[in-house]
Amino acid sequence: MRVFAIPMRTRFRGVTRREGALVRGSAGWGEFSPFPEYGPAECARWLAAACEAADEGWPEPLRTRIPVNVTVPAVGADAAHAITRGSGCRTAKVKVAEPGQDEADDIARVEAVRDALGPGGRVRVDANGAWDPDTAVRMITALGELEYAEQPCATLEELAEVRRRVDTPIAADESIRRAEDPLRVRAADAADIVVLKVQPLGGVRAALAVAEACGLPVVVSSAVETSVGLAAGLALAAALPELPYACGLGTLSLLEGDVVREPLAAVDGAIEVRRPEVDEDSLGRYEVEDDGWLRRAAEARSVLDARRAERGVVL
Ligand SMILES: O=C(O)CCC(=O)c1ccccc1C(=O)O
Ligand SMILES: [Mg+2]
Repeated sequence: MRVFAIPMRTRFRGVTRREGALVRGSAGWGEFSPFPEYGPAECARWLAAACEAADEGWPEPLRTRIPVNVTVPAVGADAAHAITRGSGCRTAKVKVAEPGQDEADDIARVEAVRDALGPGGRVRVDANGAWDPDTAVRMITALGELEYAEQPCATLEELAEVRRRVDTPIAADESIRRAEDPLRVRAADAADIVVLKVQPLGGVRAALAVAEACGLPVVVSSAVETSVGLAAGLALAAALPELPYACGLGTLSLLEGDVVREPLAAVDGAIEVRRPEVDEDSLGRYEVEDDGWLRRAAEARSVLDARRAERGVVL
């Protein structure tokens, strides 16, 4: 197991350094990079995703390129404009409702991004559950034409209410964290679209099963991973029967560096579906002493083994 810590170009989710572990198996490299606040029960699925990558590999791809959005963090309008312009993407996902900022900041950022994209560009926003329903309705209306609004509020009931009150499509992200969640999202009429991430869902196959159970259009997103983790997201996006929206896998630009020689970066708004090898020189720049990752993985492994013994299924 190789432990890495890569500085972020901009603070994201309150994180300034992305840390995690890489494991190598007979099928290739896997990434285990749960966020610091997650305990063993949550980490079990992240570990399952890393083991699938390292030991099994992924289903056959149905496509060779995956269109992606540029991810615009909660930065000022000028920086948001520059990030969007420089990305080459035709779709932008703008972070909104950041603690400590106000509604005028969101409106200015979204306007700057729309201006940078020009005609035919698509803007989606992500509030990470921070709005109450009235604020969500007011802001979604104030922000102008949006492709969709991702997790405007925290609960399914609130999402369903907002969805009834605006014409803008609603996407569920945090509301889908476990295999049972998508059915609840559907039953509650809470979303038009679901956002799926490979590590929190326990691997590419687990995420494909969730997509099938859920029956809604899927946007595959990253958890801000190295190219090792992104390759799994690309494998999921490439294996889905339908892929009507750009994916949130263009996040490598949020990191200062990577662990492969040819990173999975977006070119002309899309990423090639492939699986790069870890490069020792690149990894060497970001490798750090293990400060608890082996133990985190061992604890996650115990939870995973117990679940498999109890339920006889993967997760
Ligand atoms: O979807 C994207 O554009 C990038 C991924 C992203 O935003 C994200 C990355 C890590 C944790 C949470 C989120 C999120 O969508 O809320
Ligand atoms: Mg989100």
